[in-house]
Amino acid sequence: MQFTHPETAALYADVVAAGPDLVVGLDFDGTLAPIVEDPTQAHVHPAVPDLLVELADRVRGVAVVTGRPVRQALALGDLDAVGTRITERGRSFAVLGQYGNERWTGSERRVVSPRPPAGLAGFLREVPALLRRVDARDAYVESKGLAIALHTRRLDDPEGAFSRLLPVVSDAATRHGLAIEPGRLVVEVRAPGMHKGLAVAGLAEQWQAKGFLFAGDDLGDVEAFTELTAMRSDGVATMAICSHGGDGPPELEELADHVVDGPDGVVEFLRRLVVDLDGAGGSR
Ligand SMILES: O=P(O)(O)OC[C@H]1O[C@H](O[C@H]2O[C@H](CO)[C@@H](O)[C@H](O)[C@H]2O)[C@H](O)[C@@H](O)[C@@H]1O
Repeated sequence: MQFTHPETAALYADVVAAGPDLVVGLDFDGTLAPIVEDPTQAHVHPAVPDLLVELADRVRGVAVVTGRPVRQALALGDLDAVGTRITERGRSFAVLGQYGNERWTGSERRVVSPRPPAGLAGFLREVPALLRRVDARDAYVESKGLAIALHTRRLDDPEGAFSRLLPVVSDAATRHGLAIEPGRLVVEVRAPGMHKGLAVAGLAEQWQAKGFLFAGDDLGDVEAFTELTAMRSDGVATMAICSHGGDGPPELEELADHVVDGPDGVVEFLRRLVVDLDGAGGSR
């Protein structure tokens, strides 16, 4: 692996050395799956299913940590089958959906989820009027059970529509006691109190991680990166990988230890990690 800075090479060496006690967390859209216009058509890079199985053989646990509902991620990533393969090999695999609000593991195979937040139904009723007010009637409304995501990617002026929509949605979310999660040409409205940083901390505790590598591409991954920084100061070997591409936020790149080129770059990185974990004696 070529790293621009010697410090990055040292972080990577520490993560590889954590080997069997390493946890790998991976975001879905923009990281394992290329960004596409229609969210229902986002599928993982073809190498991902086998690669997750190979990785899980060598580390403490692999988790997909996504803003997607778990069931969607399972379907779009063929992750149910991946979970079966990993669990049959006696290894650990989890999918944490809706920013950690939903949980599924390869061994338990059921989605554990809270109830939708109280204000969500009221917010949804306001959505058509909100969209009309900012001239974004045709925005795609993704109903996620625990959240509503409003997408502007398929509009004529996606960035302009997103900029107009964000403050209006933020105001409405506050009135309904909800939080917003802005992302790549999407703003999501959901319950406050959970984020990917808490999801990562929970996985680290559950799997007793001595190392944690996380890859993400969007604002919703910032808290996961921040949690890795906190874990590092507690002596855990960590590495934050930014899957760079198109309209990804510069904030995440600035927080990252290493930047790769979208899902292709993530796959290349993980392939190399598998090889280096074997070199360090991590294969079972
Ligand atoms: O945490 P993630 O796995 O990155 O999920 C975040 C959101 O991703 C999805 O939207 C993004 O991907 C779409 C498909 O490529 C793209 O059309 C959209 O512009 C992106 O924002 C998903 O639809 C959301 O529900 C997720 O919250």
